[in-house]
Amino acid sequence: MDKSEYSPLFETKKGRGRLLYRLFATSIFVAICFIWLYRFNHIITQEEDGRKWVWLGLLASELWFGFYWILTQALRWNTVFRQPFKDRLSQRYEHMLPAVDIFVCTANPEIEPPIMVINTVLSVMAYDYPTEKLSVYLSDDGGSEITFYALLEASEFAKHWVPFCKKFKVEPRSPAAYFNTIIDSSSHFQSDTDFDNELVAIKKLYTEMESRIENATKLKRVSKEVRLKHRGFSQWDSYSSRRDHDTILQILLHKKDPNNSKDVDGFILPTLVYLAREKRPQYHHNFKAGAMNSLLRVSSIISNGKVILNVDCDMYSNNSESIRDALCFFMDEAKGHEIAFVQSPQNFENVTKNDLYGSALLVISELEFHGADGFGGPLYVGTGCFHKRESLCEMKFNDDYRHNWKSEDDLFKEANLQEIEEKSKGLASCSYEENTQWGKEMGLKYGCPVEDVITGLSIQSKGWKSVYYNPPRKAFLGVASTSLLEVLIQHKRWSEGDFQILFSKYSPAWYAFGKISFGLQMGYCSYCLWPANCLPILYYSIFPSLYLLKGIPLFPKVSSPWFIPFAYVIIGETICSLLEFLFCGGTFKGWWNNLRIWLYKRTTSYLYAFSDTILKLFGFSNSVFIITSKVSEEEVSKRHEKEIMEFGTSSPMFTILATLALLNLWCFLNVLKDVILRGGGFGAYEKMGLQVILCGFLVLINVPLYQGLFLRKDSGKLPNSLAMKSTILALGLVLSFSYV
Ligand SMILES: O=c1ccn([C@@H]2O[C@H](COP(=O)(O)OP(=O)(O)O[C@H]3O[C@H](CO)[C@@H](O)[C@H](O)[C@H]3O)[C@@H](O)[C@H]2O)c(=O)[nH]1
Ligand SMILES: [Mn+2]
Repeated sequence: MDKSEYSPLFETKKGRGRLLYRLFATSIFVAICFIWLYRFNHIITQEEDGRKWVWLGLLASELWFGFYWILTQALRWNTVFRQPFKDRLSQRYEHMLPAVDIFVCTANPEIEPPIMVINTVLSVMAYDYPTEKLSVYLSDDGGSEITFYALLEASEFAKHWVPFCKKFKVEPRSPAAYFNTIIDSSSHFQSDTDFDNELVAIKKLYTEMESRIENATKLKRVSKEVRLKHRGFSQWDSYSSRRDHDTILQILLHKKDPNNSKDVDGFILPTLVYLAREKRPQYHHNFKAGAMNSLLRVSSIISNGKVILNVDCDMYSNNSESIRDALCFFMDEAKGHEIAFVQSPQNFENVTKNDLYGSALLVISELEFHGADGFGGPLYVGTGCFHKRESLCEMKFNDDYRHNWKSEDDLFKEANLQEIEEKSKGLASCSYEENTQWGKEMGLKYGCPVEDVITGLSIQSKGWKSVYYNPPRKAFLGVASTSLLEVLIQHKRWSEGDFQILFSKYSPAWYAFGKISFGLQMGYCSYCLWPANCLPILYYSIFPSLYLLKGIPLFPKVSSPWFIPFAYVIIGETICSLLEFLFCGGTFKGWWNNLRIWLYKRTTSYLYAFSDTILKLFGFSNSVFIITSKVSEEEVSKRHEKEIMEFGTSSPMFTILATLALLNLWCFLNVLKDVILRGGGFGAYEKMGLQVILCGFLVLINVPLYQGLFLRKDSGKLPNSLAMKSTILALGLVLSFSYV
């Protein structure tokens, strides 16, 4: 090809409004410097008044806020947006597209229902991609017969579903999600009778399958007749428990299997494999990272796809062209060779309009990751991510190396399917990894609750780049938690994992220095330092309000020139965060909800993550992976749809939230009492304007919590005992403070 004619497979555009943003950010920075100056300058006078300690605390908090704010700027400074050209890919490479292996992970049939898991599997089997080049692997850490049974059913249903999707180009290709869209839109009554007939038929097949699977799930066992139908079930004969069993591996569909490889139209189906790796009590299984590494090895002898897509079991494919999108990046002649992975955002199906729990991670997905991309690439977030097998299996980046997409050796020259199955089982055994580099230098990293982030970072530190692709039609849709506690626990795991990375061998603060760009280092640090925010935020939610009660000002009074930088930062950042949120597609109320969750995470999840990490550093604690539930009771779902906050149980996390909320309520009511009784308006508080505003803000944002404590009657409210406990704690704090 002539160089001048070269048309790339993707292009990268700079985000709009960058200059304006940079100017604004610079002005905020200047104001922050003035705030620091104010605190430094006034230490002496405070010493005289005996307020030195609280003042130093504020100084430390503000130094931290300023520093942390600087880190977060890296994710806003240099945003980029990607555009792949799939038509060019087809023109040039349609006949030499690489094999793609898709890994789906599941771990617990109770909180990850098998019917949901197979919907994800079916959605990825139906990608718009040559089926003989597609292999789908389901890793089941639950080792569940029911999940296996569901996959077996799916392998039959796929024979109808895959051709149906391709024939009518339906979207999305998760049957459950697709049938839902059909109910939602009236447009399905087309004159196209062919389509209507097939739709009715396939829907019937699906509903029947669904009820069989749900029955088995309810009964927690598979019937004898079903067990006899497939030899795969015999592998459960030696099964003793989820933590103690042999490797169970079954190739359910394969092009080399003459009896079972084609769909109803006679076309080859994607390869489909079930894997429950061996588990033994004496071996640590390393959670999802362990599952992924077993899949990497097993798939290497079954299909050995050069590109790997990994999705969580609740993340169905919502866009049948995603593989082609990703390949545009990998196969681009000029830049493709340096790209190790293509990450899609985590989007969710069940987020309500005003996103009560901030689960949509809107600003992270729509803004911050684009910022990371501008500095060398986004983080790997464990799902919706395409990898080159070679970079995942620890190959160092080499600028001269070009991937040969063409070579495709037949893995099955000699062996037959059963031999391959037997051989693969060995690769998924517990002892296989002993004295190897797996989990260290090979595959996903072990020992961190966010195996994904640390793995992505180590890949980037080897010189690889990554790409963030956020298509208009979302690539994947998952299930977000529908209760506050679940959200807080999930964030505890994430923030704890990220915090551990900071102290790990791969610390973005020092190890990555000189290996990835400085901007990306800052970006990683801003995530890794999430937990450290707990201390200054707690400080800010307690002391200014308590001092308000005592009538002692901690901020400049409204008429002082020092008030200006405080006001500028507060107003500027509030408006900026609101605009950001709206531009990312959120609503005003969503922004307010997001702010509440922002606060709650800082005072609970991050506090727990912070203390657990410190304990772990001294060897006192071990981190676990608490799997997020993907199901909720009907009542809970109903409240979620109405955007009513779900508490429902007692938890120390809730006690902290309630105590803080009540403490602030008490302080604020005192201000009101003064204002009303003394009748002087807020005049007396002129010198404490900011403290009143801060306290008032904390009361206002906690309204749903007060309702949960005292006003609600449904089962999602906070338990009375908790209300008692936190009231006593809050009053205790206030009283003991008043008398010292
Ligand atoms: O021992 C385990 C534990 C979990 N999983 C699977 O890992 C996935 C993620 O677990 P989930 O409980 O849904 O965690 P989330 O917080 O929703 O997951 C986010 O955070 C994780 C890291 O904490 C990443 O691994 C995920 O990809 C990312 O979506 C699920 O498919 C699980 O089935 C396993 O396969 N084995
Ligand atoms: Mn999940």
